Amino acid sequence: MTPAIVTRMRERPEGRVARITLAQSGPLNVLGLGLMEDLAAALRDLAGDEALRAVVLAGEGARAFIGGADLAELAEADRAMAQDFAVRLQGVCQAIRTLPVPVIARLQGWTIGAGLELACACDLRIAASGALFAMPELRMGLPCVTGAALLPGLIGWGRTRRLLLTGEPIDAATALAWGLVEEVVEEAELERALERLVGEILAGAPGAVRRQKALMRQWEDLLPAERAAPGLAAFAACWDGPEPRQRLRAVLAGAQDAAARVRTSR
Ligand SMILES: C/C=C/C(=O)SCCNC(=O)CCNC(=O)[C@H](O)C(C)(C)COP(=O)(O)OP(=O)(O)OC[C@H]1O[C@@H](n2cnc3c(N)ncnc32)[C@H](O)[C@@H]1OP(=O)(O)O
Repeated sequence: MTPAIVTRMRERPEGRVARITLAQSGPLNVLGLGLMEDLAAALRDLAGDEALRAVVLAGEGARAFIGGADLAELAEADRAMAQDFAVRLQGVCQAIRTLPVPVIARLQGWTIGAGLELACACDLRIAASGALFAMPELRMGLPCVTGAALLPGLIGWGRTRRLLLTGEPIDAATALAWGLVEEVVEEAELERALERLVGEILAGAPGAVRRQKALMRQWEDLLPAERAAPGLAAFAACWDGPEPRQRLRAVLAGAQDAAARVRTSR
């Protein structure tokens, strides 16, 4: 039987990239308690890896990133088990958000319900042109209560209400236009586009990228008026290490291979 979670490490010249593939039994990678426990453990293992630069979160196969919560499991749940489900889902969303390095969701086929909540917790979302998205929880008698709270920050309150209240699926082009995903490419181009995106992240100075991710999470969690203080502190703290001076001097020296140059790997 395929293990539920496979983590593969790849060493690129600029640093280490992990890829977590979710593979619940069945073609749609549905999210049950066991898969969430395994995902939480995989994220915990990665959190302490100082050499890690980025993580890709993917679903096994082309039919789905995640086809939502495991409905067979939830149909038999009592109050305590349902609460456990919601707490674990919130836990993995937070583990993705608090992982020190950027996490990119690779979206192909269906991304539904709890799967879309996980995708919202990622830093970036890249989708194949045939991808489809839906939040049909209300049709199952369930409100969306965890990662869905991140939706208004991505797509605004009106579109969040539309997704949640209607349960109607949207296609990849609509998801891109709404800001639910940041990039859509043809299916055959997905791996190449993902590589390019990872490459652009790896061009950033490692310490600064980690600092930026943490800061953006704080910004999301704070009220607008509270956002300035941690930004000012993070900017000052950068100067405790060598990154800004090294990179700035390289740019000023006109070094052709300086990673800090504004350039594109396309
Ligand atoms: C708190 C969070 C809550 C939520 O996440 S609520 C949302 C839960 N998810 C859903 O409501 C999606 C339900 N699934 C579907 O609507 C359809 O599937 C799809 C549109 C995603 C895909 O349709 P198609 O390509 O025709 O596949 P297929 O034949 O329906 O499914 C293949 C096998 O997968 C099982 N399955 C599908 N989704 C789930 C699920 N979410 N939980 C458990 N099993 C699921 C099916 O029953 C079937 O199984 P078999 O091959 O044995 O007939």
